[in-house]
Amino acid sequence: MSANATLTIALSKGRIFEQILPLLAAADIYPLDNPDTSRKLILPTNQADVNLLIVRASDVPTYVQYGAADVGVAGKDVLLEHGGVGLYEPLDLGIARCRLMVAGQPDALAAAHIGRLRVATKYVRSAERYFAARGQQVEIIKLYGSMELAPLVGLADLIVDLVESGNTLKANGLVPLELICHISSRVIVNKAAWKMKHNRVMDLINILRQTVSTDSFD
Ligand SMILES: Nc1ncnc2c1ncn2[C@@H]1O[C@H](COP(=O)(O)OP(=O)(O)OP(=O)(O)O)[C@@H](O)[C@H]1O
Ligand SMILES: O=P(O)(O)OC[C@H]1O[C@H](OP(=O)(O)OP(=O)(O)O)[C@H](O)[C@@H]1O
Repeated sequence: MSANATLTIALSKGRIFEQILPLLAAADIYPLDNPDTSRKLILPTNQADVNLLIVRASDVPTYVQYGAADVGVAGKDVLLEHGGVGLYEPLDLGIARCRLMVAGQPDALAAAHIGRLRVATKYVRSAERYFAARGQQVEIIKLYGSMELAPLVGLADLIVDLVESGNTLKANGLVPLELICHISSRVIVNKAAWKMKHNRVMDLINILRQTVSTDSFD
């Protein structure tokens, strides 16, 4: 847990940072630096006792689990991979919405009976769980990005990746095949901070909750 006087919030830059800004503004929190132009990784805010940590999206739960940040915002995809140890997940912000899907070339599933399928993905745990639940034996190949390339060069038959507009799949001649789950970003809280900084954390969560529920009626 970060020092008692401060509230430290871990975020990733890019879409989560952009989409959380108006929600933080509703809680009267304004970063004093822009992570796109600043090299700073600890961003001060207009509130002297609130800091933002800028970390990789997939590292947000780790910072919160170990108490380096009290609170974080992370995609459900990332939380499913992390497993949620040491964290509470009290609020779905409904931002950075997309779907975790199985995708491949249009005929990929027709080849399924021929042998054990190879599946390339960054989302190893979710993919393993999905195929195991269907009783399908697959070989999972861990990648860190550009999953769409794998079926094009014979590295894998299928991919498990995030899909929003479908444009990335389409640009690479791939199609969405099966939905694994819907994804959105969640507020996560370190378990010790939940107890020790309960009022501060709850004040923030209550404002965020109110703001996202109001937004959804716009
Ligand atoms: N195309 C998309 N549309 C909407 N939401 C998305 C999309 N891609 C990812 N997301 C969501 O936004 C989160 C952050 O995505 P972002 O692209 O910033 O990080 P990343 O590149 O996936 O992670 P890392 O930097 O750790 O590899 C993801 O975890 C997911 O929940
Ligand atoms: O269906 P679409 O609207 O095309 O979005 C899907 C793409 O978005 C994500 O990548 P992102 O844009 O985050 O790039 P990154 O993986 O390099 O971060 C995801 O990994 C897909 O490649």
